[in-house]
Amino acid sequence: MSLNRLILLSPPSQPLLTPPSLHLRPTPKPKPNFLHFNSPSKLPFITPLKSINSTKLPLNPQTYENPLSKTSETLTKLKPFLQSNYQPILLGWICSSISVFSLSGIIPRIGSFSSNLTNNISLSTLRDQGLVLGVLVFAQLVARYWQQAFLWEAALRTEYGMRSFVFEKVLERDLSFFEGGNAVSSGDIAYRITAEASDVADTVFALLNAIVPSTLQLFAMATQMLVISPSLSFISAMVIPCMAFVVAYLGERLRKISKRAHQSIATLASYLNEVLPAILFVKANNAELSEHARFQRLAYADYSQCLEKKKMKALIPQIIQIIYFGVLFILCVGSVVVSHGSFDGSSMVSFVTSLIFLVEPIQGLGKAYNELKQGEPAIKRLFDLTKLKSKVIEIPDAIDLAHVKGEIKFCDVSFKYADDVPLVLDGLNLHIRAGETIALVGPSGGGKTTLIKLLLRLYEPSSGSIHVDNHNIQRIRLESWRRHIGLVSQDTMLFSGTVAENIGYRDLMANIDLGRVELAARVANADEFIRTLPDGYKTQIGPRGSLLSGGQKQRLAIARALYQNSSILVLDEATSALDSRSESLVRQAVERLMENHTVLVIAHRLETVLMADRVFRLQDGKLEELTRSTLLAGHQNSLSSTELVI
Ligand SMILES: Nc1ncnc2c1ncn2[C@@H]1O[C@H](COP(=O)(O)OP(=O)(O)OP(=O)(O)O)[C@@H](O)[C@H]1O
Repeated sequence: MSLNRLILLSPPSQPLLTPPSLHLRPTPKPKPNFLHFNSPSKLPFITPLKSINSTKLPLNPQTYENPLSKTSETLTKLKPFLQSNYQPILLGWICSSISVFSLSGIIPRIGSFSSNLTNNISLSTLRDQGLVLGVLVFAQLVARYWQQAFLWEAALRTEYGMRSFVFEKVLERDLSFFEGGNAVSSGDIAYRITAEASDVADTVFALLNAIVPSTLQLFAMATQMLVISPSLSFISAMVIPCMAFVVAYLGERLRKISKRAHQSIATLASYLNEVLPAILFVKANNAELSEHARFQRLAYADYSQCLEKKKMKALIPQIIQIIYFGVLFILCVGSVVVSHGSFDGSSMVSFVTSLIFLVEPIQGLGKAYNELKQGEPAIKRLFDLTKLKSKVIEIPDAIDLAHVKGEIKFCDVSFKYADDVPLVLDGLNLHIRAGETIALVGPSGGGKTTLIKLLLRLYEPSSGSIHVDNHNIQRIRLESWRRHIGLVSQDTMLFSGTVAENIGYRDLMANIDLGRVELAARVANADEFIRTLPDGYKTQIGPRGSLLSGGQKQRLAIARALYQNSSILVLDEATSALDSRSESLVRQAVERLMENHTVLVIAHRLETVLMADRVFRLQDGKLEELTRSTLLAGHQNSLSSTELVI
């Protein structure tokens, strides 16, 4: 495995195996039109959704999930984020109180105003009453607007806070979280932090809007109704438990459907995240058709889940409406019977208006419950990313190393990736003197990259220890230790941004020293080509440095390592061949990089190996030092024929 996988690529959360029919296809067949299908059966590679599970995090559908405990778990997770946004929440609730207060003033006035219109009341009185009513309506509208604006602010700030918190935790996670059989794919993580976090904002808004505004309005309207007619109010109240029961039942079903919908869209996102960066390979292998089929399979699964979810979301309000209008009808009939003409037209207008405004908060509460149920899986999946303790931990009294000379000792280091797999490194001992260059060679899968991962403390040894300048690296603060190591990985990791930003990557948060950037680029033989770019050091190099050639990328990566000025350098030599001019430019750059540094190079070329002071073969978890005569036996230009590397 090359070092680039440490940083960017992680295996998909589920192997996106090509359906058997694709493997078996011997020759290209006429392209079927996948776009036109009427039913799932017409789609070629539809698998039941059960088989699609985007996450490897523990998700056991068989386990009984208590809806109430789920809800309280969700609320507990939200609590700190809501607490930190108490200001807009309070302001929103104050505005909602003003809105409800205005509404309570409007309702009796509507009743009396409407009856006054029919009675012979003087115009000036009518005008005064109309004016007061108008002011109250205006106040209610303005307060309502600010209520929504403040509560949305709180909801979106919560979403922002959660995203930022979750991403921080994701960055802190062990490397094992991103690679290996149980890894969570980068697409899945991206989906959770983007789309699912947005769902959380909707949930939070619905909750905040329900807790105070809807409850206040409900009580205010109920009080109005009680004052006008207790008996009619009693009949109206019977609708509430009925609705609550239905909403609770349907809400729970919605939560389950939402959970599956989130998983299916996350799988789709993972797939796209994996296949699009490999578009060159897809095209070179004429795999557009098979990739399209894979996409369709996943997209169809997502379509089915989303449709189910949307149908459920559409159904819930309709059922509430049916119940509500059914009860309203009973109420109207009942009012005729119960009132016996005991209240006048104006009271009737006020009562019905109160009733209409009572529906809104009831629906709001129902909606909030549904949003909560729908948001629960999103919140859970988001927080799942923050769970589990890191295995690479910093001890409380870890030290900061201002400088290191670069003497490294591996003492009896053994390592395996999991309990049930064989050792990758087996009691390995290696002493690298400060300023020395060590080349590591050996067969693919021999453990070279693993050794580097241990040196960077991306994993902890299963046994044994690693020392730098006689300090056990486990006693050094992680940030401090990694600052002293420069890494040039096999597939150079470049990011969207300018050339200068990529070279000065370590200072992105501070000020990038342009003088040092140019110096590093000159030493790395990169200055010449950078100056030919449209904007020189300010040229945007595109996603993953797609603007640059392979050799240019390598020199940029070397310049970055030089800029970092670390005492220890780790160089995973690129296996891809460059043309002879690029090759010699890169080689010169590597040679300069090796000066005055302790260097550990995973070498794939004989010339690089010959630059090293000592050479070790890593095979079957053991290290063996190679003499020059072994290396030069046969005078091959490449190490592959000496079986030192593959
Ligand atoms: N994250 C991981 N989880 C489980 N096993 C892993 C993981 N990474 C590597 N391995 C296994 O560990 C062994 C050593 O892998 P490593 O990447 O260190 O080899 P390497 O010598 O660097 O190979 P190459 O020269 O091909 O890059 C291999 O058998 C590999 O399958």
